[in-house]
Amino acid sequence: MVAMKFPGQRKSKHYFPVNARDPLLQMAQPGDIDTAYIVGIDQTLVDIEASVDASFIDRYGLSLGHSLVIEDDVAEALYRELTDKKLITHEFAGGTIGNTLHNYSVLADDRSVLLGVMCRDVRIGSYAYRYLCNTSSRTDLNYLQGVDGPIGRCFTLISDNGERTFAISPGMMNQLRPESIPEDVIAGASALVLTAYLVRCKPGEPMREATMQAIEYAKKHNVPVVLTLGTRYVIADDPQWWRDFLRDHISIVAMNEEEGQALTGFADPLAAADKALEWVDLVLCTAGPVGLYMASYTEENGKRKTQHPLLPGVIPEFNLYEFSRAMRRADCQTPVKIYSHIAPYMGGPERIMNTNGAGDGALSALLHDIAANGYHRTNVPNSSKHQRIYLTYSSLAQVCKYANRVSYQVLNQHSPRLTRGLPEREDSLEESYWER
Ligand SMILES: Nc1ncnc2c1ncn2[C@@H]1O[C@H](COP(=O)(O)OP(=O)(O)OP(=O)(O)O)[C@@H](O)[C@H]1O
Ligand SMILES: O=c1[nH]cnc2c1ncn2[C@@H]1O[C@H](CO)[C@@H](O)[C@H]1O
Repeated sequence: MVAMKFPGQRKSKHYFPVNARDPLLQMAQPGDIDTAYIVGIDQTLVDIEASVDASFIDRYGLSLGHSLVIEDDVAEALYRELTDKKLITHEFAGGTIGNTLHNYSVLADDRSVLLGVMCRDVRIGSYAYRYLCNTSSRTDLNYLQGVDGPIGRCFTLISDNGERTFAISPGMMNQLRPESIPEDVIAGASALVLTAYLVRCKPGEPMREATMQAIEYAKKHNVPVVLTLGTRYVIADDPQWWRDFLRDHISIVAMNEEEGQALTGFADPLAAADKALEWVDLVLCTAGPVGLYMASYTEENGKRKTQHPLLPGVIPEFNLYEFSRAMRRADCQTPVKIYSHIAPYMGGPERIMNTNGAGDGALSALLHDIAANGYHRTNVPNSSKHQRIYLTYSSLAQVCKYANRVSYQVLNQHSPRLTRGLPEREDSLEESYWER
């Protein structure tokens, strides 16, 4: 068994001394090493990207910046117009969670498990075929449920101003049944990852029940459930329903500042992240050119002061304890809230290819840190790192740094799926940070 790649070998300034390699981990025999992985559910989709003008969005009854589900006849007309006018520029495997798991597997060089549907008979060259070809070989697709019909298509329509509108032609993507959720796979995972899009299906489609089944297994086995919020419109449809959903089922929420506002009413990403801590244990809130915020809990006795300058915000000096590791509130005796922020890596790319998936990239970095913690805990249970039950391997400040680095990598390429991991020479994120 090969050991998973740890999230950056951040030797310098790594708050928790992992100098050299963990000697206990080195002593373990190869066969002894238990692996850690992430499991997720997605609507299996290919992204069909095209550049269109504003009238196109109107003509098909779409709404700018929104992700809307369209009927088959609309999808056929839309697809025909895109093909006739040769407007399609790219076709990729997509889906928020598919992207996130793929990126996790590329970063960790380790296993993730994708649950969803796949055509039982895959024709070479079909969309299903392309989906499979464009997914990391480290993403385990053995648990997909076969269907007799097409996977979904996500028309990703880019307007002149760079705004992106999704039109979803669902095909069979919502046909995942509760029986297709393997309890043992959920039980053994470091986290279960879901998207708000999963509950958006027609009456009679089983995806929502399948999702609830997975949540039930995760709760039973104490596996943290992670939710990424999709787009602000999905949340704005019924914010109170989502707040209750978070409170009842979710440990970790990932959102951008618009989704954060729809959820909490606060436009300020720090205020939104703070508010969301009422319902969940850990928040990742990306904020485009402002960078990203994280918020969580830690044990009062174990909190660690930052060595970075203290930052102003709606919560003054909010980053005071950002060198602490995140914990679930229920695992703290005396919980204290911790917050961190980071500006875009190196100020952001010189030229942004495409912001599609930058937020999902940040989430895959967070998942990598969480899985690394699970991996370390199983293999070195007596390590001082596990005297308390932490959620993350690294401090909040380090996770922010890593998440931001991965977003930058996604912004620098066209597809939301990473084609390769971070450069090997990034032994220390610190150095590469200032090299430019
Ligand atoms: N214009 C920008 N300049 C610099 N960095 C950016 C810019 N836009 C995004 N980023 C970086 O990418 C991260 C995520 O971006 P953003 O908040 O746009 O995600 P998102 O809206 O969730 O994206 P998606 O939904 O497509 O995954 C930010 O935290 C930041 O690090
Ligand atoms: O309804 C949906 N379900 C699942 N994924 C979606 C949906 N709409 C858009 N995306 C996905 O979001 C990614 C960028 O974050 C895109 O790759 C797109 O496939």
